[in-house]
Amino acid sequence: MSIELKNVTKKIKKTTVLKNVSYRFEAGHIYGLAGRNGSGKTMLIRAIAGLLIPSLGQVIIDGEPLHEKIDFPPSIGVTIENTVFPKDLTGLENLVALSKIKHQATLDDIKSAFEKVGMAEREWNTKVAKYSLGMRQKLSIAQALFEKPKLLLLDEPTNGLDQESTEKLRETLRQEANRGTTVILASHDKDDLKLLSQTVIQIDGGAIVN
Ligand SMILES: Nc1ncnc2c1ncn2[C@@H]1O[C@H](COP(=O)(O)OP(=O)(O)OP(=O)(O)O)[C@@H](O)[C@H]1O
Repeated sequence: MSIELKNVTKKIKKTTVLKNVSYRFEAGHIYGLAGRNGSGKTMLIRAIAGLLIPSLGQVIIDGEPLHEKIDFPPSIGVTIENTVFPKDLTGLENLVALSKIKHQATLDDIKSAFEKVGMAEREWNTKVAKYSLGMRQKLSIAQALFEKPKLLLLDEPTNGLDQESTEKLRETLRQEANRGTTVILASHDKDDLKLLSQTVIQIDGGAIVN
């Protein structure tokens, strides 16, 4: 999926959180968004996800302008901030419930997503109430992956993951990109940017500065 931002500006009250951002993201490529706290990485992800309407400019997904022809990218997996999962359900039950909304994913797709993030069967069969930070993070990424999206937007994906899980996730994201998915991740982790991202986009003050 290709994404083009044309002069995207977003003002919230008096703050300009995105400042004249123009960029073209190509299919099958991994992009890392870097920048200090509050620089605008999450806002950029939200704009691409269709969750934020620009004050000026356009986000164009495979040639279709967001908020004009389409409201959201048609095939998207996203993790933003703390996704809330009902705690009395297991990880598996949560994704099964979500899969009933679009009817696109099978039980095998869901299990495969858990495997891709390194979650064991006994973990996906545990209630979310008992999840550690890392397990919640893996569930959130499995949720982004299970419908095999053509666009993956991930905010701090390796946050809270141990070294082995981090490496497993990076390998998964490389494979997703190899099958044509556009991967855009915001990260403070040097290795996410250096080892995983094929292009690093530096954000400062709501603008792309490289
Ligand atoms: N609801 C809001 N109303 C007004 N300004 C906001 C709102 N949410 C965030 N901001 C501001 O938008 C700017 C960009 O925030 P954003 O969350 O995109 O930063 P970030 O680069 O993702 O930071 P971090 O590395 O801490 O996650 C910040 O100045 C922040 O204070």
